[in-house]
Amino acid sequence: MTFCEELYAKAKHIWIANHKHPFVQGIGHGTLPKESFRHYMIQDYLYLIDYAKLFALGSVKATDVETMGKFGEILHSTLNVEMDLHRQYAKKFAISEEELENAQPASSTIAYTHYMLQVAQNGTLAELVAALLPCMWSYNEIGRELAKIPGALEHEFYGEWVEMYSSKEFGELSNWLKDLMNKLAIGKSEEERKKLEEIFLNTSRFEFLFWDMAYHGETWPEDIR
Ligand SMILES: Cc1ncc(CO)c(N)n1
Repeated sequence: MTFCEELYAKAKHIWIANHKHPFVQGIGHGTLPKESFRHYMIQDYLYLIDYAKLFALGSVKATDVETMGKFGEILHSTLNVEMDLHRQYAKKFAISEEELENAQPASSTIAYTHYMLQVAQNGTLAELVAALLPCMWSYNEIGRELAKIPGALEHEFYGEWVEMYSSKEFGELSNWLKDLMNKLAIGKSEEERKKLEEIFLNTSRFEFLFWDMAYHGETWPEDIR
């Protein structure tokens, strides 16, 4: 069993819950209320700004030029391809640049991004990759699952989202990260592997909280905003 297969087996119950989440199912079946998606887009844009920094930190922590370059490539595509999807959606959902810039991250957005940044800044490269992996891998898996639903790829609002995350390019980046995780786990002690597993489980859980935050339109309570 590869290390990624071990991680997957440990996190399976969380990943199943993520797939079944009404937000995810709502994207695939085109039934998600637009208001929830609008909220998600704003929060995800804020999320991606911090998330992209993990790739920059990956370049810093890499020990060979090839890995440095690949992290640089993913940093570029996150900022210029993935976030372009969000900027396009912002136009479609009448989210102004001003609204995007002034948006406050919800508590679960902060908890998620700051957890990842903490691991990335203070941990090893393997720990950084363990934190990132559920994001890329689970989005690709969700994208590919949803793409099988008739009409999902053609949906007037959610089709482009499904297309992005089920794309060959996104799948290749996710596979590269899985291979890197497998390589980095070789020769690690039992204790270190346990730590990687804990990080992987935590960011898998944060994925769930993020779907939930988006679905319920969670923000800070009004009187303490
Ligand atoms: C919350 C979240 N996780 C993962 C991805 C994939 O990049 C994303 N855009 N947002």
